[in-house]
Amino acid sequence: MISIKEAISIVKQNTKPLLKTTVKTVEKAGGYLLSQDVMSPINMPPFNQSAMDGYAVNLHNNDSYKLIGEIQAGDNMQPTLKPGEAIRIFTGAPVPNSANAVVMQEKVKAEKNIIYIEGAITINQNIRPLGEQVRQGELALKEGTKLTPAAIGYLTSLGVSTASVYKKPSIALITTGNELVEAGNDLSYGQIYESNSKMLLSALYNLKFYDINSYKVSDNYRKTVNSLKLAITENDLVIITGGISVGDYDFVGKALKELHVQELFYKVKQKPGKPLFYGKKDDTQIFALPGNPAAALTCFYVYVNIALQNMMNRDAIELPRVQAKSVSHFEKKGDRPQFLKAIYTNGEVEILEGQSSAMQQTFALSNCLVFLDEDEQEIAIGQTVETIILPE
Ligand SMILES: Nc1nc2c(c(=O)[nH]1)N[C@H]1C(S)=C(S)[C@@H](COP(=O)(O)OP(=O)(O)OC[C@H]3O[C@@H](n4cnc5c(N)ncnc54)[C@H](O)[C@@H]3O)O[C@H]1N2
Ligand code: MOO
Repeated sequence: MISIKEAISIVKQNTKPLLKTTVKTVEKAGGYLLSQDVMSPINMPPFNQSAMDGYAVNLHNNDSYKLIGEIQAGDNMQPTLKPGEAIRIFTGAPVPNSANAVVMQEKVKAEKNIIYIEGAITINQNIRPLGEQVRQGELALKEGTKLTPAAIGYLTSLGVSTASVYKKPSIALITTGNELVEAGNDLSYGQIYESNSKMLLSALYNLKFYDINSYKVSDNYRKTVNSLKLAITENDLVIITGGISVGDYDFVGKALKELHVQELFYKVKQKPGKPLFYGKKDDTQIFALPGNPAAALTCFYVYVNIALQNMMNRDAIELPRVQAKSVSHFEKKGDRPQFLKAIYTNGEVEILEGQSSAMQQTFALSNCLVFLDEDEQEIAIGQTVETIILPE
């Protein structure tokens, strides 16, 4: 059995960015990373642009200017202003080349065809010069940039409608167990509703992974081997829940051996989630999570999430950890380090009752996990504890 620290480090060492690429329309590329530099097809702005509603002027040594016309946003005109002439102009409109400042209308007194400017003017004020943001043919965004809403807005402003991005991993979600019934059907004695797949699907969607294939397997060795084989061949990451412990009908470990999956670790000194398996076959990552739902979800957040982020972002990103003051007393049984379901609010954390890895209601109420290390046996009220903030 290895430590949590070792297990995390093994996951980090054995996952690397997927370098497969795809082309997406920019509005569907949110959260992806650019796989190529994007060069700007245009100057941005494409013309000298007014930043204010007011008057474009050709400066001279006097506060009064002769008004010679008007330019609206979208107008296609290039009037010539002589020194001492002004033209009414609006935000976003093209500033004539002969103008060398725009004065906001609040600083102008207009009378028929003459305007009077109050206060000093600096040259080029309120003009966004052509190509100020980026010049045609220059680098707009470099390879590796994450496409945030702002980045998508920026690319679209340059007229870029598609982008080459790194693919996200395709993910297999496999649940195992004869006792599992899909919600919506009646339960017979001995059966329970299958919930791990929906729980993990939702966690994956929240982390913006959408290429997910679900497989259901009964406790049958041959069927387990066949399903795992297919899932491993067709996906970049395989997440299995259940069947990884030591019972006579826990076939996942044996099936992974038959399929020559390289074991990177099996069993971590932690609670919940002790019988966690991590391995790889060729370029496919494989996690077999314990079937108990709270153990499966904890392992997903602590380990699988690192692999996912690494496959996408090139950095091993763990969930954020903060120090919080406990408002609960908690006593640990046994010596395994423990992830405790809890509620974090404004620097304080409440550790919930019902920490067994089968207790889904407790997890449903939680927004964080308090980490209690091996050498700590209890948490006192008022004690500062390490708290892992969970994604929504
Ligand atoms: N003799 C031992 N028995 C067990 C040990 C051990 O060390 N020695 N470890 C226990 C721990 S800790 C865990 S965690 C579980 C993990 O077992 P498996 O990964 O083999 O999971 P299953 O036995 O298949 O299921 C456990 C539990 O979870 C329920 N389950 C499974 N899949 C789902 C699902 N998709 N949706 C909802 N619930 C699910 C299943 O019905 C069981 O109740 O092993 C202990 N045993
Ligand atoms: O390690 Mo298990 O996950 O306690 O139920």
